[in-house]
Amino acid sequence: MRRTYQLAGSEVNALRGVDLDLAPGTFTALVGPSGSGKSTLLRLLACVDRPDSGSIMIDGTEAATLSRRGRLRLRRRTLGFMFQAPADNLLDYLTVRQHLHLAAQLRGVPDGRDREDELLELLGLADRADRLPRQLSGGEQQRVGIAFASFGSPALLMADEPTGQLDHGSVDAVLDAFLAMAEAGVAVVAATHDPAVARRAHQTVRMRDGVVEEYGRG
Ligand SMILES: Nc1ncnc2c1ncn2[C@@H]1O[C@H](COP(=O)(O)OP(=O)(O)OP(=O)(O)O)[C@@H](O)[C@H]1O
Repeated sequence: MRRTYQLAGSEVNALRGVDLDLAPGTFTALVGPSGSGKSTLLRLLACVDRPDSGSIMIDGTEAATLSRRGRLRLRRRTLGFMFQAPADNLLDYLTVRQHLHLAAQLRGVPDGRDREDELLELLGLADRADRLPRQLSGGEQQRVGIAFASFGSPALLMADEPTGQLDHGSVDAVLDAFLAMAEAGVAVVAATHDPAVARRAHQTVRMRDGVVEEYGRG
């Protein structure tokens, strides 16, 4: 896929022909220098932007040519997205469990205590279900972000610098959570400058100047 931005009369070739396969059950680290196109690529995968040309197949649906409404539906049903700051992924007045109720509502899937408990257990949050975000550590908040983005099993979970604001111990717990989601069959991709993320990913995709420079195995 290709994506060019128009800026003050000139063109910025943010993506110059990227070909990428994010398989179910795989945790991919998207790495590369600042400005190499990682966030642009995530925005296309998240269906908040469209490529100028190319194809984006998500769970059997061609997303590149969908209408705004179609992309919104696809986003709700099959995609999860996480931002760098834990607080940006959560609502400060909802408990952990209430976040899962909201996720179920937004995604149009049934909630239910068993499904919630299973996911919270998987992410190491079983005894945090009734807490508000401010009663959690940064790493715990980020794992609630993963739970919120993952409830109802999206095909693809995306994260932009998910460990950028976490201390060492929390980073490991968040990476455990990504690997657990991958094991449950989700394709997980995280854009990152953090070598700890790349070390534990199944696959590393290194970008430079809007192209994939190298694929690596984690
Ligand atoms: N809205 C925009 N308008 C014009 N140029 C843009 C826009 N967004 C990004 N760019 C440019 O596109 C290129 C790719 O940017 P992108 O944000 O995708 O890189 P990145 O790899 O995510 O960088 P970082 O690691 O710093 O987040 C850069 O040259 C950037 O300046």
